[in-house]
Amino acid sequence: MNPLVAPEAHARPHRTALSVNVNKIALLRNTRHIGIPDVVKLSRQALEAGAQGITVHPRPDARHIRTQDVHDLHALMQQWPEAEYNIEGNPFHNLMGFVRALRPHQVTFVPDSEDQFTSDHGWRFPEDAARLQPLIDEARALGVRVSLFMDPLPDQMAAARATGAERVELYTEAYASAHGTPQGAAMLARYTAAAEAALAAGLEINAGHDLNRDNLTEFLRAVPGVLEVSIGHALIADALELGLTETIRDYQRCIQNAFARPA
Ligand SMILES: CC(=O)[C@@H](O)[C@H](O)COP(=O)(O)O
Ligand SMILES: NCC(=O)COP(=O)(O)O
Repeated sequence: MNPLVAPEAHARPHRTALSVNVNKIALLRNTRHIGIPDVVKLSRQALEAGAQGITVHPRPDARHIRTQDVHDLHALMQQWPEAEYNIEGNPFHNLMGFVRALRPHQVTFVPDSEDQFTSDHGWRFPEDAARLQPLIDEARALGVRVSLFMDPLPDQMAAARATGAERVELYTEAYASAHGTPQGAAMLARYTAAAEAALAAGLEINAGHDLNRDNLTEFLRAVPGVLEVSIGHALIADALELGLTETIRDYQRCIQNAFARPA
């Protein structure tokens, strides 16, 4: 255990907030022009079900979340003062326009390329510090919390904090893919060490990417101080699976009704 980290951080005085990433709802919606599934309606449903936040990652190619979605979800979030709106993206592409226009609770800076398949790495320090600095300053001056997407590298955390960012989001793909393998425990220990270094540097901690119902509990038990997990891909896939049986029954009812004798 890192001696610079207060034991309370391991005592888990908080409960981690679940921010639902709705990118994949928009991805499905975008394959037709009839507005279903409805991103705002399902985000409201997620909040009503107990999610504490909504996350979007409006990529420059608008393959899933579009500009209008970001604005519509901002309007929805005004009705949920206890929930947080987290907008992710590259501040050197399209992200800062949303920050300036909407001032969400949190913005997560992610170093993706314009056509990135999905996020696959965090920022690097000292290399990225100078160019990030003015954008972090600007977002914070607008009252927006800044979180930096980071690989689980303990020696990067002090430099991340030196930029003025309040949080880091630990990129959890490496944990998720090692989970359940012989390398799983060692990989998890890297996240624990990174979180301890972040806490020692005065950073708060988020985590996300490929978290799911199989790997989430173990992660949160081992990694101290995680205030928010953002989960999208697996959660939306689970929602399809868990909702499929009832949906099939409902369609069968519709078919049955067509053949029922009128009363
Ligand atoms: C920043 C991050 O962790 C990503 O998980 C991202 O938000 C997901 O993006 P896609 O839904 O486009 O894969
Ligand atoms: N920041 C990570 C996120 O929002 C969702 O990632 P994933 O669960 O879709 O992999």
